[in-house]
Amino acid sequence: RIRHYRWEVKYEYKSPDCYKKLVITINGRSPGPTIIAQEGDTIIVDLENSLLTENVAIHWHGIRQIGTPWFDGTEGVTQCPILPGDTFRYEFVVDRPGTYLYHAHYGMQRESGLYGSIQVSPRDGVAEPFDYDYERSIILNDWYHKSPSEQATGLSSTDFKWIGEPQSLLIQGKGRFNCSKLTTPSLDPDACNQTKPECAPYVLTVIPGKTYRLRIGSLTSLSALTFQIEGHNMTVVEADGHYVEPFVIKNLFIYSGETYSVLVKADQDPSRNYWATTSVVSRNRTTPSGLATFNYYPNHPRRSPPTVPPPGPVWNDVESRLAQSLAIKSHQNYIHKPPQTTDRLIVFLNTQNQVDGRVRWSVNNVSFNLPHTPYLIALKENLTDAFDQTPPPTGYDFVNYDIFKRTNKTNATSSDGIYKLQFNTTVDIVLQNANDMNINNSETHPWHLHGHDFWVLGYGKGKFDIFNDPRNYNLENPIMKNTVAVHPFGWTALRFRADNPGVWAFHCHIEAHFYMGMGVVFAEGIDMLKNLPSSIMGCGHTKGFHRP
Ligand SMILES: O=C1O[C@H]([C@@H](O)CO)C(O)=C1O
Repeated sequence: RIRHYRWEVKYEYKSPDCYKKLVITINGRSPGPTIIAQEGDTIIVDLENSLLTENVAIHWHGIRQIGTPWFDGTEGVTQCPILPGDTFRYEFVVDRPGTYLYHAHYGMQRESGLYGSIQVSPRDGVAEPFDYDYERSIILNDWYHKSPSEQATGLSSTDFKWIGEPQSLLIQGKGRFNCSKLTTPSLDPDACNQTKPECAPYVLTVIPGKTYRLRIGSLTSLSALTFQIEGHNMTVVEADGHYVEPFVIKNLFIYSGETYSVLVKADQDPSRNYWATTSVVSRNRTTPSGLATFNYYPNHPRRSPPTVPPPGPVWNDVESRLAQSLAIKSHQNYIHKPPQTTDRLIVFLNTQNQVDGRVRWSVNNVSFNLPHTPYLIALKENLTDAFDQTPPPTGYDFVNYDIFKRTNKTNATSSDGIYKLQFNTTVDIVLQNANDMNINNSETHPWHLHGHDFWVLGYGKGKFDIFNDPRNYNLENPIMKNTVAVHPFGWTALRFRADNPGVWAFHCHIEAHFYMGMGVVFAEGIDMLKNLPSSIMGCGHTKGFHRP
């Protein structure tokens, strides 16, 4: 079946957290419309860019784009940006059931509110390994009052200006900023208005006794989050489109780019409402928790719960986050066994550095620059001067590098070189975290791979030991995902098959960190691709390739 959408993307004034600012909407909405489809459907999105002065591109997060690598929506990697006034057709197949996302993938534009969810149900007659009565999608997000261009300018200038902590957290596009905290009051009485219905808390209405599947995704710019529903347990059943061996939690840790389905039974005292909250973890909390109402029908949805909202675990409790990561295994009836050996191991040291007087993030001491000619076109058309042909390093100085020491600021370089993977081989990636430029500090980075799912083989603390740690890999029932966290001062090991012809970004999903160079690009099977659509061309070295 074909699901055809027509989307107009434009700026509008909105107040998702009561503070009025420019937000990028799809057909007037942010979050944009939920794409609801069935396994095997073809999605067509005709996108009209009405941003007037800004380019755009949309990435279909978690959709592997098998056979359509040119519609992955990653500006600079798989396509030229869509110019103001232009329309662009994305057309791809959703080949697996599950919970996915879509969002802008151009500069730091995702932060402007251009995002939404994709829900794919199984084929007719195919059951899922759990039961529920109803389902809801919830996207969690953090929210800044400054525009992405203002933030990006601060990040890329020699007079570095960090974006800081977000002003609020949004649950399904709704948050609450305390207007009395505004540092520059406005004459416009509507500039920050907490009585606006637009920023009333999101209400999740449930019928007592029923079970709900919550499809929860995070598209935060920066924050790692915990999500909890006061007095209710949650059972994790799906992660990034893969069924999980169910386990029960009180709070869900979720990193930017991840999706989970949890089951919640409305089995508490039905005479009142409850709080659903989300709070920042992994960075010292200065942002107030995001609040939603878990509303037991027939109580009034605006009736405040009689309790204090639960704050969730303390921000610096790394152990419980690591424990939850380790608890996520493949459902026993849906195990895709990984290859038991690998053809190639690449270790990625994650560091913060200074490059040419700018604060950047680096992978093996190389900070990534996005080129203006998309790699996919450059590789297919052999435009060898479009990017640096030297591949970046596949490891770092394992013997001498101390991951617990502050980064040696100056020893990094920047490059737009890429990793070429031999088609149909098995690739292992170990993400190695380290101390950044601050004393005793290592951040959480959620890494997202385009075009593939990977097996999560293991997590560890400290420095990855190439000889011993692989002996403890989970090769029996690892979960497959497209986004995974590397915890502070730890490592995460992944395995994937390089079996999807195309060019694929692999990057930290923190918007500012990717912008500051925290990413790499893989290319595989380019010679197997037939002609590229000319709609993706027209920029950089591909000027004149575009035939409208
Ligand atoms: O990239 C980052 O920069 C700041 C800080 O390290 C420099 O001020 C921070 O917290 C980041 O995550």
